[in-house]
Amino acid sequence: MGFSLFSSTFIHPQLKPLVAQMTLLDTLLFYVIHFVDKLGLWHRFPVFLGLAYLGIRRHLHQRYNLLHVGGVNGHKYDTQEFAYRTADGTCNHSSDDLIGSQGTFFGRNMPPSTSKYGLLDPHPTLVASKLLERKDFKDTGKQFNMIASSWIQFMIHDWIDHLEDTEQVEIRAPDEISSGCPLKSFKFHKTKKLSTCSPYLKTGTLNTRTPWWDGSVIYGNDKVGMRRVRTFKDGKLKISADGLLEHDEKGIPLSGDVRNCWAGFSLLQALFVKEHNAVCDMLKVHCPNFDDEWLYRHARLVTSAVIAKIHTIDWTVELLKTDTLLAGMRINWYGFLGKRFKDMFGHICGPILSGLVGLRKPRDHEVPYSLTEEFVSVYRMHSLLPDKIVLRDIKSSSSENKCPPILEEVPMGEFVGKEGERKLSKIGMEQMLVSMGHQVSGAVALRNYPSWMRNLVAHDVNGEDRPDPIDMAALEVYRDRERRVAPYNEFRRNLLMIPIGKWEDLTDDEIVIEALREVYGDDVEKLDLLVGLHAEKKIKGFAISETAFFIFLLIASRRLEADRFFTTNFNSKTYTEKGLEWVNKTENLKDVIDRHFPEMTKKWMRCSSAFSVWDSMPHPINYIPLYLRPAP
Ligand code: HEM
Repeated sequence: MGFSLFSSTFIHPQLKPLVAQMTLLDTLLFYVIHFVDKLGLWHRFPVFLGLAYLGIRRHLHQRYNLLHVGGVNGHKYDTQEFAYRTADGTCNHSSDDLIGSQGTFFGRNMPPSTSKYGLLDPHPTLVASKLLERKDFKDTGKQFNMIASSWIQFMIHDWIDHLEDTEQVEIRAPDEISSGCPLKSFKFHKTKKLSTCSPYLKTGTLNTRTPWWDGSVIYGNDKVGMRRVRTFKDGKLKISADGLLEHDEKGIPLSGDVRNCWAGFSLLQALFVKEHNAVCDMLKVHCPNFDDEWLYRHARLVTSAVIAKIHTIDWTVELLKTDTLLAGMRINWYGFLGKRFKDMFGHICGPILSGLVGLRKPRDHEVPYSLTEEFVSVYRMHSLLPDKIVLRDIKSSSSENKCPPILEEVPMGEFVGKEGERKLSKIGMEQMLVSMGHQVSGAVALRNYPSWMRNLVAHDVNGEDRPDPIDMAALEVYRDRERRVAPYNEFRRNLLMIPIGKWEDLTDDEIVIEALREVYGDDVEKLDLLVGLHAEKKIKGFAISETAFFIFLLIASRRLEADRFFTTNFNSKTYTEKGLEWVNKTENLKDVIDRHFPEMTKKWMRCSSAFSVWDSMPHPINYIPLYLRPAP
């Protein structure tokens, strides 16, 4: 329904067409957030008001930023019979067995780009060389460590990957910059495009991973992958005697997802295989009569929920380190009334008071669940990766601030793929985990994209090295354009954000502004999304841009609320009482590390979260109740 009464000069002119589509109530709600946006205020609000702003924003995004791509099959099935996570993600949505399964279309948060510029305008290698490539390493202070950056790759490999075409493309760097490019040209596979039944999009792209938060990164994305990793004894997954992943005869790890792996990522896979196996042991003690299949299914449910919980109330809280987001993320899991209330009374109120987890019915806002093309783009965060890994001596007895002395620095490239796996098995799980805990990650900022990734041997789906190295920085720019993801300003408009009018609205950094002008002239509409997200002035405490965050605000909730196993079936009948208790008692990654390495964090970790740099100070005690905390 259109409502034009409010289309006054108050609204940014470029947002008027979007607002004209809204209902009266939503128009009023839009007015509220737009007013706050004009003053740049929401993140300076006291917690309570900040939460109200985010609540309104999320509501509007749920109404106007979820677009389904592809058909619906409408094939019903018996949800009681499938009270477990299937190998390929089928049978989760209660009235359509295929929704959210492997090989379904990526959805959209906005219509595909209407940009008039070509795929090579400006040239992706020019963008990579002038704006992305690392000049000096910028880090996140003590906020985010290498476990945190590996964690997000661990999650990406649980959720998303694009099906590629067999057809290849070659990109050649323009002569004027080719001498400074590690690769003068590189070849890669196009993204596969298939026709859809969607009115606004003729072709779409397929997700080769299961988009549900189902731990497919360790369990696999289909039956073949699932069989590869299982022992078929007591529900357990394969793991080596040294606690790391097992490998096949070629040296490729045996895990749910092995593409573009590196040691930090495979270490987290191994940690959660250990977690899965520990859940199997626990379940077997309490339910000795059940078989391998029963134990596997229940341990998978529990371990996937532990992963989702850690991401929600530990990792994200460290990424967006403000009181408002701490409150918001806890509300998503436990609800406004908090953990103690939910432990005592269960999920008896609605999503706000009792949280998304445990809702009686999944909520998909009438758009079938998928992850989206835009979600992939905002997670392009390879600049989190450093140039080298700093190995620590955990045998040392000297440990100032629980920080072991440095042993050696190893180029990051040596930790990738099979070579990385060999190195990791020599180093061992404990030394690698402590070293990564003490090393800060790179910052998501311009001119901080790892140079070694501009000449990268990427992997096939099966973990084999590809013959042609790629320039990842340039490729990422190309990918967004190829997939018709809106450029930065169009993206912001579609998210009801105020677009930039000049480079100075984006950043205060004069060197960056000069480089932006060199690449894009004065045309802010041309600015690539990836560049804009990396250039944007950050909210204090946020390690990512506000623009990327608004996509997370929508999708982070959706991953929980649309999933039957976090809503209808998040109960003791499906998880078992002991299984649910396991999830409930695990609050963060430190709890998991402590379970498997009881002495490690006591000896080597000073801070509160395993995702911040381990020698940093713990969170200070704050006596003001969270919701009543004042503006930062
Ligand atoms: C050593 C570590 C890593 C390596 C070697 C690596 C390598 C790659 C490669 C080769 C691709 C496919 C490029 C293409 O053909 O389009 C890719 C995609 C991607 N990577 Fe990474 N990556 C690493 C870590 C990370 C991290 C830390 C993140 C953080 C969020 C990340 C996020 C993504 C995303 C979002 C995609 C796009 C997936 C898609 O197109 O569906 N990666 N990565």
